[in-house]
Amino acid sequence: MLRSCAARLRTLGASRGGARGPGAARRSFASEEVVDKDCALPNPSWSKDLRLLFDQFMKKCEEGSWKRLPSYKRSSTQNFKDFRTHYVDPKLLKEEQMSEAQLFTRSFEDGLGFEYVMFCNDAEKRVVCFFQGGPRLQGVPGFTHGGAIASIIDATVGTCAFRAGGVVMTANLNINYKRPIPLCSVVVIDGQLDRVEGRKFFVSCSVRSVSEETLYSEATSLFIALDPNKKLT
Ligand SMILES: CCCCCCCCCCCC(=O)SCCNC(=O)CCNC(=O)[C@H](O)C(C)(C)COP(=O)(O)OP(=O)(O)OC[C@H]1O[C@@H](n2cnc3c(N)ncnc32)[C@H](O)[C@@H]1OP(=O)(O)O
Repeated sequence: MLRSCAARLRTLGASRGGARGPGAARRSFASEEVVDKDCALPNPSWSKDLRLLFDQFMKKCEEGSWKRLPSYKRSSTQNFKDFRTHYVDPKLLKEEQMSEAQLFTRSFEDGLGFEYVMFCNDAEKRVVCFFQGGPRLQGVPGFTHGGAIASIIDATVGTCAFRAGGVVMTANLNINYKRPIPLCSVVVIDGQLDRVEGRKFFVSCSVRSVSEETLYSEATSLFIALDPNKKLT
C-alpha cells in the first residue's frame, strides 16, 4: 500500500499544474490571487478505494438522502466572518499571519496529508468521512499519527455538531485507539449526533476499514454551541 501511495504522489508531482477543478473559487488574498478549490473532490493522489467510496456516495446524493460537503483551505462563509468579528479579540490577531491562515486539515499539498471527503445525512443526523492519510501524517513507522487521527475525527464529529447547532467548539473529545491505521490506507469515519442538551451537542463516531472488518478507533465528543453574549478569550 505504501509503494502505491508513493507512486501516486510521483505521478501527482508530474501532473501538478494548479488545475482549476470544479468548484474553484477565485479570491484575492493579501494581494496575491489564491484559487480556493473545493478540496473534497477526487485528485490524482486518491486511491481506488477512496474513489469507489466517493462514487458510491455521489450516487446516494442523486437519490437525495445524502449531500457532499465541499471543503476549502480557507472558509469565507458568513458564519466564519461572523465568528471572527464576534469572537476573536482583534488584539490577538496579527493580520499578516492571518492572511496565511488555512484549515489545518487542508494545509498539505495534494496526497501528502489529509485527503478526505465528507457526506451528511441531516435526517439521520450523521456525517460520514472517507479519509486517506498521506505520508506526512506518519506516527510510528508505517502507521498514521494518533494526533492526525484525532484531527480528522474532530473535523468529522465537529461537522456533525455544526450541522445541528451552528457555530460550535470542541469541549471534549475521547478516543479509544483499538488498531493502528496503516499509512496511506483509506478509512471510514461514521459520525452520529447522539443527543442535544441546551448548547451541548454529544456526538460519537467509529473509524473502520473500507471492508468494515477492522474497527480502528471509537470516539465520543461534546461540542458547545457558542453563546453570542460570551467572549471566547
Ligand atoms: C462550513 C464549515 C463547517 C465547519 C465545521 C467545523 C467543525 C469544527 C471542528 C473543529 C472544532 C475545534 O477544533 S474547536 C478548537 C478546540 N476547542 C477549543 O479551543 C474550545 C476551548 N473551550 C472553550 O472555548 C469553552 O470551554 C467553550 C466555548 C467550549 C464552552 O464555554 P462556554 O460557552 O462558556 O460554555 P460553559 O458555560 O463553560 O459550558 C456550557 C455547558 O457545557 C458544559 N461543559 C463545558 N465544557 C465541558 C467539558 N469539557 N466537559 C463536560 N461538560 C462541559 C458546562 O458544564 C455547561 O453545562 P451546563 O451547566 O449547561 O449543563
